[in-house]
Amino acid sequence: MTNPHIGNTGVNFDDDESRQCFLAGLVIRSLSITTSNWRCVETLGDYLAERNVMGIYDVDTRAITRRLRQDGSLIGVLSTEQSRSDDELLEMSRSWDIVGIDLISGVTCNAPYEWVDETKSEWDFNSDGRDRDTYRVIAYDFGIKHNILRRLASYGCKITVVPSTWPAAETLKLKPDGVLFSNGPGDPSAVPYAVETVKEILGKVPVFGICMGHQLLGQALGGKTFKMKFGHHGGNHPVRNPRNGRVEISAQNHNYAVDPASLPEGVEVTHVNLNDGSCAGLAYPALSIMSLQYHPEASPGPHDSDCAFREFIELMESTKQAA
Ligand SMILES: NC(=O)CC[C@H](N)C(=O)O
Repeated sequence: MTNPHIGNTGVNFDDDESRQCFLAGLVIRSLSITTSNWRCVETLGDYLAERNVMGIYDVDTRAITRRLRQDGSLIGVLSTEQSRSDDELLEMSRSWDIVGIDLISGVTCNAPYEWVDETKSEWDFNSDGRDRDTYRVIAYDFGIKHNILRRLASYGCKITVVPSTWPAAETLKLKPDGVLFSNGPGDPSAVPYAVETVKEILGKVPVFGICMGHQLLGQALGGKTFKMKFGHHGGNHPVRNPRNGRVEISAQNHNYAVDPASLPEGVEVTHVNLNDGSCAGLAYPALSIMSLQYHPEASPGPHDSDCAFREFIELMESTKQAA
């Protein structure tokens, strides 16, 4: 965390975004000695300890940030074994790499399930279609955030979540109105089976890709993804939609990006990250495809991009009408 003061709001389980905390470790400057929030049910320290997640505080995170700003992303090691020498720790960091590793298989669900929204309606700031179940959506879980499912349900979707290896043919058999490819950790080039699934679904039903889902769509369309010098992490990334000039402040969390120059003709770049000009969204209207590199579901983050879910609904609706 680059913010120096962490833990003052504590933790509440309504904000859980996954069935489990998949964090490998947390590094912070200063751990708040007290929590102060009306929703807080547990301190950050207890939350991590109960889940056996390593956390370390009193670290000069500013120094780390400045180093990363100069050199780009680097591998780090967290260890409780004080007997290890600096050379050993360096060796450990060199023997690990995020590129080429399938991190999705460790976080996807084991079997399909129906999404049942247990979030209280007070957290649903826009519930146009809640309880209507107008659109049947299959959501591929590459590490899906629950708020994507909450937002789709809010707009009237009945959702079945399926594991990352779920065959495209099984999905198409269910005759969904749309398919969502979720966010997920790691290198999109390390999961060719997922790209194959996306390829088999493209053009058959409207699809929406978010983050990892966007990168897999980019590859399925014939494009290339690459690892960025600096990943985008945080709740304040400006993106511009060149089609209408609108700027959204968005929540982002990714280390890879689609190279727009590698995409075939007909694919439009619908969003551009204003910090570094990278590709933040794609559309291929001929095949009813839309995707975003960032998180329209926020959680946490600003709600500027919630309209993307409405756009997906409109894509499904117009395809239904045309059928
Ligand atoms: N949030 C995500 O889906 C991350 C996307 C991808 N795994 C990346 O790191 O770039």
